Amino acid sequence: MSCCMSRRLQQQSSCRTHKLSYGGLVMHFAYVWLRDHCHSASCFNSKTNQRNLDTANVELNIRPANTRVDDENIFLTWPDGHVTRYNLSWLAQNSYEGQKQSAMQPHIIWNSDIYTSAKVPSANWDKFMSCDDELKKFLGRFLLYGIAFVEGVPPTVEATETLTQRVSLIRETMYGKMWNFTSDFSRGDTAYTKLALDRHTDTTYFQEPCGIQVFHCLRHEGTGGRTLLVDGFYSADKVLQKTPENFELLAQVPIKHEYIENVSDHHNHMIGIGPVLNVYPWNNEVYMIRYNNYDRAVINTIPHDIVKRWYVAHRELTTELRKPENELWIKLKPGKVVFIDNWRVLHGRESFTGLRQLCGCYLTRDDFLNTARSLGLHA
Ligand SMILES: C[N+](C)(C)CCCC[C@H](N)C(=O)O
Ligand SMILES: O=C(O)CCC(=O)C(=O)O
Ligand SMILES: [Fe+2]
Repeated sequence: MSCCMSRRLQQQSSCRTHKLSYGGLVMHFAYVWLRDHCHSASCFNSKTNQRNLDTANVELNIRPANTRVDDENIFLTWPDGHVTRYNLSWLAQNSYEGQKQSAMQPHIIWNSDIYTSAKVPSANWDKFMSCDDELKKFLGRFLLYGIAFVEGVPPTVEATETLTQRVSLIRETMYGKMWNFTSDFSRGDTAYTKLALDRHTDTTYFQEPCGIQVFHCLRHEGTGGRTLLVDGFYSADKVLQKTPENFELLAQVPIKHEYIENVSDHHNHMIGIGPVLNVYPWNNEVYMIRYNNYDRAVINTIPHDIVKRWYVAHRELTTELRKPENELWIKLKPGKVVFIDNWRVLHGRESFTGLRQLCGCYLTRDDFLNTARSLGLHA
């Protein structure tokens, strides 16, 4: 065991791992990891940001022949003489222990009061289309709250599409690219009726549910039809605080969702498999909630004793999601476009009368995150 001290740094090595303390964080690195992540010119192509080193050629039990640290760096000399230098703050940021402490995506989880008191502004169509800073603010709010609004949008499908192109790419599905639908039952789904829809996320029956949903109500001559929004992460957090074993079950048990459509020319059969709560295993952070009781398929992925416990856990989550104080009700009107994080915020609607025409689309998540990062946001 070697030991070296600097003001902020302590290091210790054992057989296959290296221990470092830096800025109050104790980190452990496997030597094979330290060799694999070498950013020297021969191991890493800094033009393409791609690894050059062939990981399969690294001796799994590799140990450095020599290590040395200064205030900012650690230098490892490998048995073949190759030298790897790591900046200590880079290591701190990229260590498991560092990841464990920080959220992948910081959120403000909300109920109706929290969201309303925050008085989150809507973006304005003109500025949104012409000014990257307005777009950046909008995306920042969307990342924090999982919903964001643009107002003053011309009430057309075309303008709505133009708007979404600032944010991401349209995710084409069997419903098409842009949809413009009404209660005509042209498709085999309750969305195409006047009935109320309880809170849910969409496309739970895809292996990767759509990342973002956009709604623009182009027309409504009648009553009802308000939109319900509920922050699923807020309710999931309540379950975690109250009954961790229920949270655990919802995060561990894979279930199926299914879409079977046989209406006129539309023949679709989709199946998606995954838990209700999708969490990063290293920090338990929820990154996606799949919740749609209409589209949930037969449960045949778990034995009967666990099934019973799963229903208890599902009931607790549902109870949280249904608390009136967690419900944000809004009336969509022509000109007001809502973007909904379909991995986080559940939507629903009140039953309605009269002609109601809703347009919108799904957007890909990766391309939205890409836009956000390109504007300098942490995403
Ligand atoms: C949005 N749009 C009207 C196109 C489709 C609605 C799909 C509804 C479906 N049950 C789901 O929740 O995924
Ligand atoms: O009609 C609405 O407001 C929304 C219906 C719905 O849930 C959907 O289209 O995904
Ligand atoms: Fe929906």
